Amino acid sequence: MSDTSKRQLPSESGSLHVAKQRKSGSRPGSNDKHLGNIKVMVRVRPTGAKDAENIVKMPDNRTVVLEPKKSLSSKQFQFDRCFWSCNRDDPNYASQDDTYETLGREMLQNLLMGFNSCILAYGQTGSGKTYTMMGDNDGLIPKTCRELFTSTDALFEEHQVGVSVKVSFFEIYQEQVYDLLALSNHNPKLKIREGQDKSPFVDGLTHYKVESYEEVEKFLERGNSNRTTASTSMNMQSSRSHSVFTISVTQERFIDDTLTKCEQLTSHLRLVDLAGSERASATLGNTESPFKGNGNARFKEGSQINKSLTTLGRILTLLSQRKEQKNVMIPYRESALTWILKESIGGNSKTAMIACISPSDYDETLSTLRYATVTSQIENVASLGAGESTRTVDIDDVVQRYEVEKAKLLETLAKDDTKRRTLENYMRWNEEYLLGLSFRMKAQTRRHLKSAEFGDNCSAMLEQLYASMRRIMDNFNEQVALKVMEAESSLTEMTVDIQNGVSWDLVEKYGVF
Ligand SMILES: Nc1ncnc2c1ncn2[C@@H]1O[C@H](COP(=O)(O)OP(=O)(O)OP(=O)(O)O)[C@@H](O)[C@H]1O
Repeated sequence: MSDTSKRQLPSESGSLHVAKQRKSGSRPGSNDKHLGNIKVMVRVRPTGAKDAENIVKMPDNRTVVLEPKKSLSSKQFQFDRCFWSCNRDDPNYASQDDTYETLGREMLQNLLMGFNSCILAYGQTGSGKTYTMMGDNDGLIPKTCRELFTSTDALFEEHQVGVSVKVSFFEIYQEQVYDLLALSNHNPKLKIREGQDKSPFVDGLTHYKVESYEEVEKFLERGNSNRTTASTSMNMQSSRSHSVFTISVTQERFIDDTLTKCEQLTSHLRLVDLAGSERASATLGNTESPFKGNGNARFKEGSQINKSLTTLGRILTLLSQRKEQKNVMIPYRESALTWILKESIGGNSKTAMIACISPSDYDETLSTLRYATVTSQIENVASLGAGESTRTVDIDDVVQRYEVEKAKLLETLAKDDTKRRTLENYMRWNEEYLLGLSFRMKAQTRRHLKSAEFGDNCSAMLEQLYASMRRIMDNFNEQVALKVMEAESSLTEMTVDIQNGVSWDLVEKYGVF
């Protein structure tokens, strides 16, 4: 018998970023729908000292698993791509660059096009999930972040699209969500809630605005060192939790000549490193795959060890059968992981799974590949410009509303003591307002510099530039004008401070009231 899923997904390469897409007539809100199955790729890690015979082969982009001691018995699988990383000296060795070029780059393009996207790393302990996602600063996460900043610079230079980037990092351990970027004086235990549009989010999770890879790197270091790990007999640094690193990108560009109306598009890329999958089968009390046979078998519910993984397995099976069985209730809310990944698995997202396997563990490798087969049958519909991801912002309107809001907040604060929510509201307004202004200033500067490049009278240009910047600043009070000039650094600092704990010292420090 052979498990074979022969499916070719449409190629999605090409110039995809949102600026080009919009120029060709497609606008946010037009609800472009992209149908596509979850992409599945397999990667086999190097053979280690503890590995017995190598039972995995990858001829012609197929994955063949040989039954130990029965050389003629094998199982075959076909996915979108196989990465052979068994032996570094092998000419076919799939490096970190190869996984990025094949998977990471495309996901980054999706993100910049405005699609929500997700990569899930699945596999048993020690099969190479963390190596693939994080590596030694060369995994999918660091490489994607590095290239993101190169792309955002190009978007501004070539298309005057301003991009702001935020990152967050959390883990799910024993059904509890922990903020991996929270500092020690902050309670990191968080709850999942649903927004008005019914999409789940982690309430109180810190999101940091980042402007360079170096900044991201610091957060990755902090997050990784906070991650729950423990040694097991299989892997000395075994992750017992699922980690989710999210890159949120907001793109904006002016849609009028007076630089007043700004169009914004927000999208997220989730990079998920799941806990070792053998924990799921261990909860069954045996090593049988839940997907063995016709694929209908289900994980037992109520696993105390890793409810999230068992629920994920059940949900993947249900989703893969969605075409035949319409109106099936998908129990996303039964575990923290599946609830938070609701859109990524079977919803509005371009999603890929990288199934990591060991070269010598027959049962676990088969289990992973069957899991991957089920996943590859799931169809997602990714929409561009759906829900609250796009909006048009009138900067003058924001400024006006800001002034009203600020007056209200001042009144509340004059009457009351420290109010976290009040300050948070203030920060939200402040940030939106200043981001809009700084982007407007950048766009204005850019226009003038562009003309200057054509060899016009430079000093006249500079004067003009000065005058236009002054005009923008003159519209606002002195404090705000100063803030505009230092918007980028001060906003990051203020956000970090607010997230680290609100105190009246902040009010004094920034003198914003
Ligand atoms: N493709 C690869 N090339 C080189 N080394 C690898 C590769 N994949 C995994 N390794 C090495 O194998 C070991 C186990 O990998 P890793 O920690 O990434 O596994 P894991 O699946 O994340 O395990 P866990 O679920 O326990 O966290 C590490 O020492 C890692 O460096």
